[in-house]
Amino acid sequence: MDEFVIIEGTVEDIIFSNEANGYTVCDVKDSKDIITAVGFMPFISVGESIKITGRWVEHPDYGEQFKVECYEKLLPKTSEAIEKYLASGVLKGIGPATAAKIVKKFGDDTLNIIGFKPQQLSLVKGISLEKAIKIGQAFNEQQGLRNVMLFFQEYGISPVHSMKIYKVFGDRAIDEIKENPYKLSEQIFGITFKIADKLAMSLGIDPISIYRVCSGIKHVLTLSATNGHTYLPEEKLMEMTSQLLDIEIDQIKDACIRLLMDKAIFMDKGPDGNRIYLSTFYNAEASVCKKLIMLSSVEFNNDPEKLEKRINDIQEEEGIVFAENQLLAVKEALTHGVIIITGGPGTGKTTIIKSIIKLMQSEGYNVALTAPTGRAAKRMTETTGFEAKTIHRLLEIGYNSDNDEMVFTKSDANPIEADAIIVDEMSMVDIVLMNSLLKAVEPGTRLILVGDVDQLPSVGAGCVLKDIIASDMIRLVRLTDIFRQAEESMIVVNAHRINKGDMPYLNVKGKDFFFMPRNNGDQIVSTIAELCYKRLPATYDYDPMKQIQVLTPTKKGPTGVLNMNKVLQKYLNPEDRSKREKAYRDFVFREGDRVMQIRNNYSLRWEKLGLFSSEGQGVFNGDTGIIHEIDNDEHFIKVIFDDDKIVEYDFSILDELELAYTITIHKSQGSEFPAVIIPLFNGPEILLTRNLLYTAITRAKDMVILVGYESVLKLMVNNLREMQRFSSLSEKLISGFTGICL
Ligand SMILES: Nc1ncnc2c1ncn2[C@@H]1O[C@H](COP(=O)(O)OP(=O)(O)OP(=O)(O)O)[C@@H](O)[C@H]1O
Repeated sequence: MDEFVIIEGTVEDIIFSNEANGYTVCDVKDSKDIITAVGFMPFISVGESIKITGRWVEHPDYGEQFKVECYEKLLPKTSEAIEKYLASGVLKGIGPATAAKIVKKFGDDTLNIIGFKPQQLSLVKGISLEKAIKIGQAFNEQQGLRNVMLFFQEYGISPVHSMKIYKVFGDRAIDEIKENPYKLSEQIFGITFKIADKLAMSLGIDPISIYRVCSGIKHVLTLSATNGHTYLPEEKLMEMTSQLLDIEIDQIKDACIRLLMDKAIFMDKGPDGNRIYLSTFYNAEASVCKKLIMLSSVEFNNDPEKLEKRINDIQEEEGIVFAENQLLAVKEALTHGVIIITGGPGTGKTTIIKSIIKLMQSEGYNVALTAPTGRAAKRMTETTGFEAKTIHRLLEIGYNSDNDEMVFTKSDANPIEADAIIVDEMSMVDIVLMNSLLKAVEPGTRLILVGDVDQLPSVGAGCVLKDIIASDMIRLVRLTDIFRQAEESMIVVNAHRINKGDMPYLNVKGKDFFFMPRNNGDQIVSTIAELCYKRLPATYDYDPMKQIQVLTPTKKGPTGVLNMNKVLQKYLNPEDRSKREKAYRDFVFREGDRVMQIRNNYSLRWEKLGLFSSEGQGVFNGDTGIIHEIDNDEHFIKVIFDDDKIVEYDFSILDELELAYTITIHKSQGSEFPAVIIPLFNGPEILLTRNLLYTAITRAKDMVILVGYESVLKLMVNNLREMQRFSSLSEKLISGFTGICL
């Protein structure tokens, strides 16, 4: 049963197909029998003719099967096969009825006509000339895609990625990639440098080729940026690149010079020696620094008596008396061009924001409120009672399809029209976003930056808030008095304790902060599952789909995102005949699942229905929603996001979606949830840090439940280890940087 056999036949039925990796189970009819073929056969359709090479195997449940080692698509030859092929919907615009009419007219010559003389299709009743040309284009694109897939399949590139490659490079894909395979990792989301490098090596690219070394350097810098660095010390960069490419440091220098000349990277000198930046980050730091200096040099005069009176009015309206620093924050916000207000939970940041808005509005000022993520903006709107937009929306984001990049309508040439801009959750703003924002702020507009500097730094590069504070060059007010008291919330008390390095108070009767000790991973997982699907909904009436969020430090391990999501999906949205599914990688998307977008996609279209229907582009990293519909015929998943945006995901971009019953603490920044559950399990010490725990706990509005090892809780409280970020904004501000921007 183990010799190789070649079979030619027609695909009769597709029993299973995983679009992500091309694994397919189908029935194939050869000259005599119908056989079941199993293996890597991406994008085959019913009616297609295929040539498969493989061997017969015996499956314990399904009996004899043909295990495909390699496959080739053949175009169908006979009229009958062609009609079946076209009727399967393989070409957009042709269904069974049109397929029958076309084949009736052109017979065995049909595919020739579609490929080379598509205009003749308009001779068939119901097909206009325009439609005929479109059918021809679709057919030829498919041929191109097929070639690309066959070529890349040999190098282990998945069909989904081949489709993306074809979308970006079109028919030139194979030639361009043969010349410079590193374009793959630089231009295709999901293809890593390692994959591109492996392909390059198989294609015989020289290990010290300029393409390879340049791409290696950029890859090291890009990877460092995802760890928060805006630059790397030259020596470190050389070392890391040499290790990555397995070549000598001397062999890297030429490529470095080439990149400097091309302005892809930039070098400057710091106290730690030469520093190398990707140009984007150098420019961003340089411009942010210059603009902050410019904006903060503006001072505003206020009538002190009038101001005092208005502040008193506001205190009366709110029924509070401002603490000394709160008062200072309100006054300074009116007088300085730029001010930072920082403080932990319950210190009155929101109260101050509200007061500043009222004060400004009473002066007839126009105030814009903004925050870095959709969820943070939504929360700002809810807590202040005034509309807040995401920074992206405030800057009027658009999309440039030519280079697949976002563009902001608001910039230096078209600044934001506001007397004051208040930015909340500043700790989440990275250097690139800060630069985009500042470009659109003109001198004369007050900039009020509010945040908790002890939260995790931004996901993107830089530590903007910390750096600005460290520079001591911008007016800063620290709110230190805690107003939400212990009787009210143990969450706030414990957050401040943890921030100081003290163990939190656990299980105080009648309070909102609980610890459930568990002794192994399985117990932790099953306790959390039970809390989510049974105990919390039954006792506190929480909706597990919306009000309970599990936050974990890790991706892997029993309490990591991947495993927790699989387990929680089983409990919260189990298999059900009425719910359609889509298998993807090693899990399943199911109608009703809670999901999250995991990268910024500026081109993805959305619509909102209802009285104020609208539409637009852009879905962002961290946006969460529910799968409303899965259509396995039309190949899409429809998600309704928490802000009511409806988005259709083609199966080719499913790598942008993840289940979100559990999310990492990093992804939770800026969000708030009624109940937060945090597993405490062993993991890399670099992740089990104090500010990660602090960030997770401060995400909870009403309840925190820690489940697991007390030893891990102790470790986190005491682990002050924060990854050092290489960023030079603070130094630039101190030195009053006036250098060039590229
Ligand atoms: N000066 C004050 N006197 C009395 N109560 C105050 C004062 N300042 C704030 N509060 C109250 O303290 C509570 C916490 O304030 P607020 O929500 O503004 O803090 P916050 O820093 O935004 O907190 P968080 O970051 O947790 O949202 C609120 O109930 C608020 O009304």
